[in-house]
Amino acid sequence: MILKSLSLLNYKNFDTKTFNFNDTINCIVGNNGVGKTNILDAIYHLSFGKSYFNPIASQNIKHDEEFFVINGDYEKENKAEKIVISLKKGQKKVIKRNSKSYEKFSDHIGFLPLVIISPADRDLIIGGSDTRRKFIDSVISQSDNNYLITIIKYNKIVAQRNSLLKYFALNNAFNKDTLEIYNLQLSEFGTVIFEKRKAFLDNFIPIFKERYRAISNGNESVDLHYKSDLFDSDLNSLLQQVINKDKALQYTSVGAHKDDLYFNIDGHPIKKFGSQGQQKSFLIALKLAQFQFIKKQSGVNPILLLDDIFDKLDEERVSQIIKLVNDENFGQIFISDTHAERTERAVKQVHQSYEIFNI
Ligand SMILES: Nc1ncnc2c1ncn2[C@@H]1O[C@H](COP(=O)(O)OP(=O)(O)OP(=O)(O)O)[C@@H](O)[C@H]1O
Repeated sequence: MILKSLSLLNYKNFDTKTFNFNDTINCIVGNNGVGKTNILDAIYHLSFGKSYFNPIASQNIKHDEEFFVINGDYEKENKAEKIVISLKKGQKKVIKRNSKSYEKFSDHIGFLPLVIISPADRDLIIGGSDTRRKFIDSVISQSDNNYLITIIKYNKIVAQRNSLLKYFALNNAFNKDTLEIYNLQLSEFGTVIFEKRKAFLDNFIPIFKERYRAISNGNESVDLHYKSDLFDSDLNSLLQQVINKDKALQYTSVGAHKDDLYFNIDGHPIKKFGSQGQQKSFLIALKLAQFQFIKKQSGVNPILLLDDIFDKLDEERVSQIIKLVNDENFGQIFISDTHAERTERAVKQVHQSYEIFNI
């Protein structure tokens, strides 16, 4: 799958801009703040229908303008595919594939597989557990649309159950039967989510560890553990056990929405004991494993966006990453960097065709 060209209209700092891309490696270089990341974000937008960096859709419209349009012309399985995303202030975002609007955005997810590696990924290490759940969910959803639907349903029921618990507290009331209906639904969807996350991680963790070993040249070992209440017991029993606690807290204290991932380096939490370069290597290994997983599931080479990845890494690690990317037969790659020479030196190692875009 190749993104042949990208046109932006009023997207972030761009008024009108068109890029014709190389099928293999595209390097977007320029000074701080010129819009390199914004170009990668527009490509991300075409795959996921939203920005990776700014979740408030209207803030992606160029200041003082009324709308934005992102147009991507792709080639997928020898067919031309045109994806257009537009947003007008005060209206709903529209995603069109070959001039036809999607009714549900979720139908588009997975059509254009993509993996982004960016400094913002650091949230995966330092942020709350929701960031890590979103990471697992986004990887699984790219190849399993039913999973995404199950997550949406599950989260809706958690919100409804929480509202009910608040209502009980406010009105000094309690209705066991209504609560049990929610418990049963949560249990049904929560178990599906748990089983799918577990199966996914069983496959994912060995790939991740292998990627880290390659990047660090075996200098340190990392680990990733899945933590879930559902390892202890089935969700319905757990919900019944915590009913008094949930009534007091006024929210649902057990379930798949509490799952987390533990990240360790040489047996200690990487958040506290990993250097900046080790943390960055960890995140890149996670994302390269994600790439491999999506590629295997979808049968398509995802687009790879590498935003500012060279910073904080020594030359040896940069060279290992570039080697990994080349050995894996990655598809189309977009790299953003402030140092044109550094980027060119790195991409020259792989002896593939590349194009430099000076912004
Ligand atoms: N809605 C918007 N309208 C206009 N400009 C915007 C909007 N959103 C972001 N920008 C501008 O985009 C620029 C940042 O772009 P971006 O993050 O792509 O830079 P970059 O080239 O990747 O920089 P760096 O090298 O520092 O990472 C900033 O100048 C910011 O003000």
